[in-house]
Amino acid sequence: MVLMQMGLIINESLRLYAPASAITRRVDREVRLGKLNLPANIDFFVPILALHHDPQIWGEDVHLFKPERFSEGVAKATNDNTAAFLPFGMGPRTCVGFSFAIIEAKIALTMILQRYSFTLSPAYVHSPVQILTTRPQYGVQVILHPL
Ligand code: HEM
Repeated sequence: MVLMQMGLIINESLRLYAPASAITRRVDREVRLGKLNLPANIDFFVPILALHHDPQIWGEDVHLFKPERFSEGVAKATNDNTAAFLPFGMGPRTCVGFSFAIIEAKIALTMILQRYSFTLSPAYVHSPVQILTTRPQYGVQVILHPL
């Protein structure tokens, strides 16, 4: 149960602050994609961060941190646009580290929470920046409270 809730929190963090802000695909031959006709030899840009912040997909509360939006799965959270949630990409070239990254995050969080509770330090300044990946410009200072 706790691990499942952790999954919701990790999903919501990856939605708001997707480490990879975009992916590209090379179009080899002319292809129809939904309503679009894509000509050959173009690079197709998939703006992950923009999709993750689109109120038409997520609702008016799109900018709020609400892990519970994932409680009934990605389809429900995205209003049946599952391809709008792409922290690890999609398709044959999806991230090979997907499961590893999620399990590692859950293990690390579990090891911390077994020993400490934590609060955000007043020194923290919220400033996500894009330096190859999305990251906190000034780090994330937390105050640990031993249990
Ligand atoms: C939170 C952590 C991570 C995020 C958000 C992430 C995200 C991504 C994304 C968006 C892609 C592009 C997928 C696509 O083009 O459809 C990708 C590809 C890839 N990732 Fe990750 N990744 C993460 C962790 C990892 C880890 C831990 C590893 C290795 C242990 C890894 C290895 C790879 C590799 C090798 C590819 C290229 C796959 C291919 O082109 O066939 N990633 N990742």
